[in-house]
Amino acid sequence: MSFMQINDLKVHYPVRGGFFNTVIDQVLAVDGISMEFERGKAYGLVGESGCGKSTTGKALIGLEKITNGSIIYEGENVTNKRRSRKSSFNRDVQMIFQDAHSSLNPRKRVKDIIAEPIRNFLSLTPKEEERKISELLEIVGMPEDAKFKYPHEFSGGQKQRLGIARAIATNPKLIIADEPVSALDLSVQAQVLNFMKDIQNEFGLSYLFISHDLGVVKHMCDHISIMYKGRFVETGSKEDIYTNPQHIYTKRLLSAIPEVSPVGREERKRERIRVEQHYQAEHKNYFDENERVFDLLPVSNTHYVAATSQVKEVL
Ligand SMILES: Nc1ncnc2c1ncn2[C@@H]1O[C@H](COP(=O)(O)OP(=O)(O)OP(=O)(O)O)[C@@H](O)[C@H]1O
Repeated sequence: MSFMQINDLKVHYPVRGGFFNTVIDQVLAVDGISMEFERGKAYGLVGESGCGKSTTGKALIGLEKITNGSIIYEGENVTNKRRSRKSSFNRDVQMIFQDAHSSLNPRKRVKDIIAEPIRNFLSLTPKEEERKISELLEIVGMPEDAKFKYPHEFSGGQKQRLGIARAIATNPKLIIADEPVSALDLSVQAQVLNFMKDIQNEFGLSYLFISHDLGVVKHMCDHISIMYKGRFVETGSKEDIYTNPQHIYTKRLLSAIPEVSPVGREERKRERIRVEQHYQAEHKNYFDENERVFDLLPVSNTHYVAATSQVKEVL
């Protein structure tokens, strides 16, 4: 049973120009996506740079204006309430940003950074607040004295842990994690990802994991949506996407995942060339004249794939 639904979400940015600086065009950053979130599940949003992933995340928490569509949270339409401090949605949906450094206020001590959502959403006495901050630091594996330090005194991985401590301070139901590890070293990436998995299990958290890295998403997510130019190309369970991809764009993305092992390297290269040739040959059947994909059609209860031009004509 889902606790949150996004219906036909659109975020369009006006492009201004000409002598009178009028609107001459629009960037269809997010162009009609729908998703549902269940408790304790991790959802992946994958696609190449500029496809609309971050805009989706920011629109959900109210940092971008929604052009069209709705967000239903626990049965209530919260599309226009996302900035209200009183809304439980704001307490229950938190975000972790890619750049941990710039998402932490450099002039504030860690205790004040973590206390921010606590003061906004929980009514705690100063003593309770102090205890809560110590608890959160312990959960993210940081020493007690970290609370008196400033963000610049920590490494990238530690800063990301502080960002996570702030995000989980209000006991949220959903955390939107926008490329949370892409700025970190590979070894620290694994540490932070494993830690995020641990707290997911412990607190029954749901994640919307935004990434261009299909390897990371495979490790973290139960359900994956592949995005291209603001629309979903394919959406389904991890198994659907990785073992039975249907859209030529998904197949192309999967064939491009780098593999370290030298075993089967030549075979993988031949497969990549084959997928690319198929992609080029079939392109016009899968994308319209503006490079947009057609509407999603169900393949099964959980697996949806953008139609081809032929199927669209039949419909
Ligand atoms: N404020 C804005 N005004 C106009 N266009 C914007 C604005 N913000 C984003 N865009 C455009 O919207 C599209 C989607 O951007 P978005 O940042 O969501 O992509 P992304 O998939 O997150 O990319 P990346 O992986 O590089 O972060 C891009 O074409 C981008 O240029």
